[in-house]
Amino acid sequence: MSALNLKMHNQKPKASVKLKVVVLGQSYVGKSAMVVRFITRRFIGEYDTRERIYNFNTIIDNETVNFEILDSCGINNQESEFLINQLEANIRWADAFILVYSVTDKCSFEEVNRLKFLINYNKRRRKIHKDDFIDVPVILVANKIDQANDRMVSREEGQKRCEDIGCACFHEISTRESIEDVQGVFRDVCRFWRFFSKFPKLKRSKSDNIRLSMTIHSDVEMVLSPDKILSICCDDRQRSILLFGRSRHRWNEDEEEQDEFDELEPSATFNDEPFRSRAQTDGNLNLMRKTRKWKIGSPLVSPPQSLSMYRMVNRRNSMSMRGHVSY
Ligand SMILES: Nc1nc2c(ncn2[C@@H]2O[C@H](COP(=O)(O)OP(=O)(O)OP(=O)(O)O)[C@@H](O)[C@H]2O)c(=O)[nH]1
Repeated sequence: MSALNLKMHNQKPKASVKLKVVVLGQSYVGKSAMVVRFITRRFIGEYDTRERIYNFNTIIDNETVNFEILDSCGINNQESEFLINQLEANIRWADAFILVYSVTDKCSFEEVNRLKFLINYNKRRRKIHKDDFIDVPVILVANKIDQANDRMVSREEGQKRCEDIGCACFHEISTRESIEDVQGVFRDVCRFWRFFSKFPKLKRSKSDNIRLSMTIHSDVEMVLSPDKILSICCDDRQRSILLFGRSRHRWNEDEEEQDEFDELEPSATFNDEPFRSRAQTDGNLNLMRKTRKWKIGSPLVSPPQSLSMYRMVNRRNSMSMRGHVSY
């Protein structure tokens, strides 16, 4: 071992950091496969479709990272209001996001538009400078590139979509073929989160007394260790044993956070059409492309009347981080 390697080897990891990540995407794009691959290094082939949280510690850039990874179940536009509410609750819970589509499925590629819209809607930006804001980190992942003959979405289209919808960076991967691909995704989530978290949360004004309170994971929440995951994937009987019971978490949006747009005048009003129906998946998300910000009243507090409280005001482009970081 060289002197340098020896020195690095002997370095103690820095204090640990907690990072809550949600993996989002249409059904069957490989979300569970990716999470299980990251934690166990194994590609199993078939996976349980239920939503669950995995707890996993690893070291990234000499820092211990305590991942809580929520492997969400893919839903589509036709799903019930309840599931969409749950999806939004999941989004609010997370610090950072992995948005997955399959290169063999054009629909899953369109679905990322809607999901990014929901992320923008539910998560606040942070202020990096006077009028400049930074989006919560979202890594766009194109999976299943090993299925070259079935490819329906090119790398260029993926890269362009990443820029269009303002994701932090783009990865094309094969969960099946490459553990390094998968590790690269989680490493970047962590790095972009570290960068993002340096900027302060915005303060909520006293006058803004709308509390965003919602239930997350109202169905079943499981926190699993890596060595239990393989057995769950392989053995149906174990699944029920490993359900740690039903838990309902109340989550109140951090009072210290504030809509950065309180001081601004509303420049437009909305009709009462539910916003989700405006979140099209046709690749023409004008609302998303136009840089706007939202005054949010929780659709879950008193739906759908609270929708009329939304205000939309102009804002400047936020800074976004694109392309791969080099190390
Ligand atoms: N060829 C190939 N197949 C993959 C890859 N990743 C996942 N799969 C397969 O795709 C299928 C769906 O994978 P899942 O991980 O269950 O997909 P999911 O997105 O979690 O699906 P839901 O739980 O329904 O939301 C499984 O048969 C996997 O084996 C990949 O990189 N290449």
